[in-house]
Amino acid sequence: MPYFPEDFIFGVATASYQIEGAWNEDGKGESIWDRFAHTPGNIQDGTTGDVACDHYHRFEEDVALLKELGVDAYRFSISWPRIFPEGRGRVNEKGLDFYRSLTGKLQEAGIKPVVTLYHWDLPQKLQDKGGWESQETVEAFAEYARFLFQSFAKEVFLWITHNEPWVVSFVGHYEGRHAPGKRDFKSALQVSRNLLLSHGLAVQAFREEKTLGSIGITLNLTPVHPFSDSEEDILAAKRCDGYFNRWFLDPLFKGEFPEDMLLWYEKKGFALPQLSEEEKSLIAQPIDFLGINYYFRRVVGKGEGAIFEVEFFNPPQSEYTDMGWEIYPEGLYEIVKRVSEEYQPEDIYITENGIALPDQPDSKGRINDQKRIDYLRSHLLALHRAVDEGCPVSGYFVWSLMDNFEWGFGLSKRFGLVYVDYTTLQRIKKASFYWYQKVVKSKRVD
Ligand SMILES: CO[C@H](O)c1c[n+]2c([nH]1)[C@H](O)[C@@H](O)[C@H](O)[C@H]2CO
Repeated sequence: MPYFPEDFIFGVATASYQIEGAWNEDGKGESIWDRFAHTPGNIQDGTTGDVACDHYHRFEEDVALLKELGVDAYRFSISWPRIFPEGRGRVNEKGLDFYRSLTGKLQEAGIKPVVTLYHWDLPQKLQDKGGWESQETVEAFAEYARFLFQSFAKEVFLWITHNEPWVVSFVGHYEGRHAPGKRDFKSALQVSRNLLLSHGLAVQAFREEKTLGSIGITLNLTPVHPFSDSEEDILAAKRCDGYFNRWFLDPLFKGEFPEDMLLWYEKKGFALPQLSEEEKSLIAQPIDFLGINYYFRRVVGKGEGAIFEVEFFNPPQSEYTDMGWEIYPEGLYEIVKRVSEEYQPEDIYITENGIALPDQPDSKGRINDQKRIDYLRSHLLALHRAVDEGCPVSGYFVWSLMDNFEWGFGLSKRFGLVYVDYTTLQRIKKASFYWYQKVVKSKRVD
């Protein structure tokens, strides 16, 4: 029976725009996700995060759920425009008070706060001046980070500068499915560079402020497998690995963008200006941990057209989630092993892993999400194998504590251990809540 180390951290994760609601209350400024979700056609089910789980007003009830779940830590993000409504300058004290109350309740419950500084809800005022394409946003982020390090100097266990810079760069600025909804590959490359620079400035500020806790960044990483062993499919998989994984791993741990990708982009007409030596060392300065969000792998082959000339495959023998993602627990073992060996991070936390299912209460109001229990069990067993083989993994966070606003899919995708009835905002603990409660308590997966 696999036991995790006694000091292994089990937690759950959420994000501000996805759970808080109160989108324009108590002085909060507009975010790019408020604007994006309010723009007709952007959200599949036509919903918004205006109310979401109404966590802003119900956080005490939610902390009680966390306490009942028994987690060691709780990962949440701070809404930048709730602190700085214009992005920088004037502080919104009521916004700061909310997070002070939340961290205070967590500490009373004996739960370690894990804070994501940026989980996609950029102040709209900064977007109006170029957003992440602009140096001003890089500087504003450093100020925002430093202010939070000063305001929460002792309370936070882990600080995560950015959640998934790949998604911010390429889904938000190339695919256009996320805010701000741009479809411009050159912009996406510029954004990825600025996100890394802003990460470096925030780490620098963290060290200068001598803030307690640890600091890192969270990347979404996916093993990429060639559809066949043909040379062109293997090359396609290498290109995808560069696009999805090495584009951020290399600068953060090796101080350089991957050469093969720079050449490929240049060949396609997207030359990225070289990083200066100073920028390289700023981006690659040591961090205390790497956060990994893992959900699925990708299977690719040579394709026509588009920038990457790849085609994605869905292996017919696999099972898939409500998001259409392949269930592939082995991929968590693979990515942890690969990152540990190739990039040697100080420490690793799995900052997200979870599954969307079409959960609905039965006639007795219960939700038997056995498929989620099976998913979490299989991924924890895969993770345990990597830990057993010496990979430096110190914690695991389920996405998510509760059902919430799933970006372009709105409220239609449910990832929670807790069901949310969006008409009454009632929380209903699913079967997986009780299963995970046992895992957290025993540190054992059975
Ligand atoms: C492609 O999967 C990504 O790694 C990923 C999946 N997820 C994420 N990133 C985000 O960090 C969360 O805000 C999402 O709610 C969550 C579920 O979709």
